[in-house]
Amino acid sequence: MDPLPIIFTVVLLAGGLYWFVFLLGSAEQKGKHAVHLTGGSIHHSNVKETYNQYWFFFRRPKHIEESENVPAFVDTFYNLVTDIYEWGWGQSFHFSPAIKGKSNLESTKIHEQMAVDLIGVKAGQKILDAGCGVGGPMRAIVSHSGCNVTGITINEYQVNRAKAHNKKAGLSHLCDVVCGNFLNMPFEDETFNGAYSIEATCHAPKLEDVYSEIFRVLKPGAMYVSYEWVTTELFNGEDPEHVEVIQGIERGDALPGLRNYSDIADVAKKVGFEVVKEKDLAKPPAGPWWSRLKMGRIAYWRNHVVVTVLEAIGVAPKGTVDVHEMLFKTADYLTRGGESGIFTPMHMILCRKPEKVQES
Ligand SMILES: C=C(CC[C@@H](C)[C@H]1CC[C@H]2C3=CC[C@H]4[C@H](C)[C@@H](O)CC[C@]4(C)[C@H]3CC[C@]12C)C(C)C
Ligand SMILES: C[S@@+](CC[C@H](N)C(=O)[O-])C[C@H]1O[C@@H](n2cnc3c(N)ncnc32)[C@H](O)[C@@H]1O
Repeated sequence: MDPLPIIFTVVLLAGGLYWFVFLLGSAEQKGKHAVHLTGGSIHHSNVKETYNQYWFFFRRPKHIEESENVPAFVDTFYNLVTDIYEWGWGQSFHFSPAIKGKSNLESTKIHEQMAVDLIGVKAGQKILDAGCGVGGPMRAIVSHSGCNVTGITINEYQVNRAKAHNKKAGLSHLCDVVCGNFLNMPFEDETFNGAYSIEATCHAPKLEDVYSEIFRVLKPGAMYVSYEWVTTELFNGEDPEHVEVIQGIERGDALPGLRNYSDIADVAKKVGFEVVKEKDLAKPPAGPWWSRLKMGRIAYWRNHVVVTVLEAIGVAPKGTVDVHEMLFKTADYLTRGGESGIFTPMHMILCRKPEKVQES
């Protein structure tokens, strides 16, 4: 028998498998390849067990709302998902309105640049990114504005990833990344000329706690903008389908409980901010933020095959398939939340810390 066709077929199959498993991925701005999926700071052998512990939190929902354990629980979540996010989404861990004629990467950048434009800071000034992830927004913002950004995240693995990306992008001189809790930040009062948070403060058990910390570290007159995850005016707590969707979003995104849009400005005022503007950036004419999740259905299935193969051969830790499955379901809840209009991840609030009142 002629061995040539067999060798040819084997080489073709191996090449195809290599391309499918190691090279393919849906993120436009890659931080990761599938072969490098880890459980963040969690040891390879503990990922599955940690994933099970993550779910244990939700068996005691009241405990989560009141608990001081929330930051640790959020930290665990980001150990589990950070690599999958980077691999399948990119370096910016948030949504943005779809813009006709623009790629996901371009729409993401526009949404990030809008944040720094809104707080009106000048080049060279110091701004805070509260809940910075692996720093996708930070890099877009320093490149756009020339500001110095200090990011804070509860997750040490993300700090290392963000620093590595900053170095690679040649932006380390403008970007600083600190591991810490935004409910109790390691910064002096009145340090920053501005602050922003993008889809991060939803992890705070009490919004008041994070807003008051941000208020404390801002200079008088400085502005703060936040893109909040909230339920909208269309949400009906008596409708079992609405409740199912919102609970699905909370469980798949480590949220201690979604707030309603109408609560946000009250909290901002309570801690001392003046509210300058409030707007749901998802409302028309904005294109649907969830379309990127929907368009990725084939990619999800391909990713599922990839993680299953990698976990089976021991390259990805045991538990990776479970985490991926959880995110797959979460994507569906998020899409349902977006399509029904009961949820938005981009309720924008722009605030100012008042100038100091002159004592007479
Ligand atoms: C702000 C937060 C995170 C928002 C989004 C960045 C992420 C929410 C859901 C995530 C994903 C869902 C499906 C995944 C898919 C199954 C996988 O194959 C590739 C990655 C996903 C697309 C992943 C990417 C990030 C999200 C869109 C929260 C946590 C407050
Ligand atoms: C969905 S990610 C968004 C990251 C980033 N803003 C972006 O858009 O790419 C939420 C971020 O908030 C951070 N975070 C959540 N709770 C925190 C806390 N208590 N202290 C500091 N960071 C926190 C997470 O670690 C994560 O980096």
